[in-house]
Amino acid sequence: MTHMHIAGSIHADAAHGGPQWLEVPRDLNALDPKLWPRGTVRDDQGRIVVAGAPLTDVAREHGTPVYVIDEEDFRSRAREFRTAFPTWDIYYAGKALLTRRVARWAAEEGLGLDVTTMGEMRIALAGGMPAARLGLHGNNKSDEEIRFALEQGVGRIIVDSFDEIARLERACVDGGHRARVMVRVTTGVEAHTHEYIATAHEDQKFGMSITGGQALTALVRCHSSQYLDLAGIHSHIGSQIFDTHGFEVAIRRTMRLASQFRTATGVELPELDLGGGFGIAYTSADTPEPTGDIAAAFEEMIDHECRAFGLQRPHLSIEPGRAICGPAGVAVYEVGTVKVVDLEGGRSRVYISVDGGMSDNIRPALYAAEYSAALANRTSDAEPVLSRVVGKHCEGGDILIRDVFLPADVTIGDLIAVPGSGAYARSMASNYNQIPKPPVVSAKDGATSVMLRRETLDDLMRLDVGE
Ligand SMILES: Cc1ncc(COP(=O)(O)O)c(C=O)c1O
Ligand SMILES: N[C@@H](CCCC[NH3+])C(=O)O
Repeated sequence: MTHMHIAGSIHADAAHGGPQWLEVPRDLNALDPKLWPRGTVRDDQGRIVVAGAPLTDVAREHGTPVYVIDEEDFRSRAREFRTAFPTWDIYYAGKALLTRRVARWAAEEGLGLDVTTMGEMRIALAGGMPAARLGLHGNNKSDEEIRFALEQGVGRIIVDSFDEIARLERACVDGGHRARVMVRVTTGVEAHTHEYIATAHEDQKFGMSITGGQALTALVRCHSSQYLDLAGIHSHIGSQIFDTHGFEVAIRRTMRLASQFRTATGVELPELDLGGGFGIAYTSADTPEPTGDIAAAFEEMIDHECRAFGLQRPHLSIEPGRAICGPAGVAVYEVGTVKVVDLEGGRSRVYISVDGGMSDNIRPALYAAEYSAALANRTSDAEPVLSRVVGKHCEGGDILIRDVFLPADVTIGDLIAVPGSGAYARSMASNYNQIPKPPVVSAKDGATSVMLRRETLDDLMRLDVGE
């Protein structure tokens, strides 16, 4: 979408995502290709069509709100990682979006899966992902989760604390298992992203500190254990990152740690995992780097640090989640009410209430995450007006899109489509205000198929077992 900067552009509230100029799009009917699943178009009736499926038909068949995942888009992004990082292992981060079908797609595209809980392990395995291609994360894995992972033969367990190392060893003794482990470290990198999704600085719950020495101690501890096979170091610096500089620092610090480990033990670590975090475009202002460029930069950094520390190149892996499923997903809502609120200076804002909200996408409320939106059931030549897309929850902060220009004639019954909704929306959904969670359907060649059905009020009523 091309933008022009016009007088009267709204200066978004600095408290919500930092100062920025919101630009009025020249053409509200145009679909910026970097935001939508590949091949998304408007048909001759003006309807948005994802993977050959008009969103009006999706809404009619499955109701709203609904999450639509373009299967081929997901697969193509998975393949892109495979191609860009041919010698690396790619673990799709299931926390972003996981269903059995999604696990199958990942498996078929040659990916592994990063899982964090019993639930994620069970879904991944049920979807056909081989246990050997699972990596189990978590800063507080339960004994049950550890035991299950060992029994299933999960490929690697990423240990996050000394308590967990001891607990894992006990589980190995009890069950007669060995475990392949990586040590999750904090590199002290200040990743340029929202503080809640940055995970490499020292003062937070994940990992063991390189600076504080715990990371090296944990590596040596795992290396000397008779029950654990130490694969290497794991670093995840955060999520929705555009700038590779943070990764560069993380690579340098993890390689230095690997060299310290060699000095301490005489052994080189065979593997290094750099986690996920690759950012996607949520609005036209976002500019993610092509996967191939990221891969080239990573390769160069790894080569450089291997030379600097005289280390052999380790076997490498990454864990992209959002970058694979995020752009493949579109959320579709129906408009229920439209309200105009007068602002200072003679301006006004249109509040468009849709039939979902913070229960199906908490990201705007949690991280001040920004999204874009388009009218999905028709085109419009009405003038662009500053709009706020809000949900139906009993909460003033139930805002899906804080500032977006939409046509002035948006009205009850229209469909609003929100691109970039494949990751961390449905997977972080809640039942706030007793709202059943929306379904997730996959779309391919014009056909849609439910992979996660809509929750019903009966589902919620059945949970309530008291008087
Ligand atoms: C350990 C780990 N790996 C991978 C990911 C996936 O991150 P993203 O979806 O940003 O690629 C996460 C989430 O941030 C994570 O915690
Ligand atoms: N859930 C976050 C990303 C971090 C989760 C993974 N550790 C988001 O929506 O952006």
